[in-house]
Amino acid sequence: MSALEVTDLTVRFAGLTALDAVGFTVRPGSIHAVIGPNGAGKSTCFNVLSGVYRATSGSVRFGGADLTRMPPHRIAALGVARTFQNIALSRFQSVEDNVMLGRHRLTRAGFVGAGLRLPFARREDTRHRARVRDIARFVGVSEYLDAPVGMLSYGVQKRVELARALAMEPKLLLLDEPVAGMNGGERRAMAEVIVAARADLDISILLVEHDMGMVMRLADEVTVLDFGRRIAAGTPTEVQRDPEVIRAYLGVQAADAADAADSAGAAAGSESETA
Ligand SMILES: Nc1ncnc2c1ncn2[C@@H]1O[C@H](COP(=O)(O)OP(=O)(O)OP(=O)(O)O)[C@@H](O)[C@H]1O
Repeated sequence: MSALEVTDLTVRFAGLTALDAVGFTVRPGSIHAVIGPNGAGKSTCFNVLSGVYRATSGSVRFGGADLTRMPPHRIAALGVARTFQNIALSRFQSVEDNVMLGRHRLTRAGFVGAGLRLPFARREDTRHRARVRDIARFVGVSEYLDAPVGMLSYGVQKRVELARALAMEPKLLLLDEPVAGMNGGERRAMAEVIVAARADLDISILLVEHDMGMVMRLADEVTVLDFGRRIAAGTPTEVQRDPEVIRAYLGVQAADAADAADSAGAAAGSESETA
């Protein structure tokens, strides 16, 4: 199994430094979380790792390969799969067909062979569909295989997206806010699948997540970003206690809480005035 090594990664957008010499290592078989307040640079980091954005400087290495300037399809071919913050599935296609799209890089028959339904292509299709059913069972969406994705609840769609990424048989899985917008039950179900994927499928996972409880429960190691800089790194317990993290991360929540308290106070005040 390979480590993902991010070294001195810098990304600038017209005068704004979104990532400033950020470094971290995702150890083989581990779950590594990247956290930080809004605008910290988490999505930018993710987009560089999956080839969507170009790094201004620094490097990203996975095993022996230098991913820094590779296009997304070549990064995927090295066994790096990703999910998106907003669901990126084909709403009118069935769950099975959506998950099959993840098998694309493993398919050898090609368009022509598959289109002509040559015996080799048929056998390959049967083999891939059997694997898709296994993966659907693994993430708990078997019962929806024939349903169009658009008909399903948000939580199930997020699991289908994970199934599609797993269908690529990745070595490294990049999860962009996997539980965003989910209710408590959906969050727990997703957390169980993520833990099982790491344990049963021998993959490393890098996750960007806002839900601190989820990060604390799932991650082996955490990298904390703020204004594009790495301000802390360590185990969840270590970063939770780090004064810089408390200031940067919880400071935001404290400010939010203060704002909320102010507006609640103002609302109560205006009510009492009218009463
Ligand atoms: N394509 C872009 N062009 C210009 N600026 C960008 C671009 N993408 C991100 N940025 C800027 O880079 C900074 C980091 O943004 P990024 O989306 O990576 O943060 P984030 O930590 O993912 O935030 P959030 O938690 O809100 O998703 C922000 O100031 C953002 O406005």
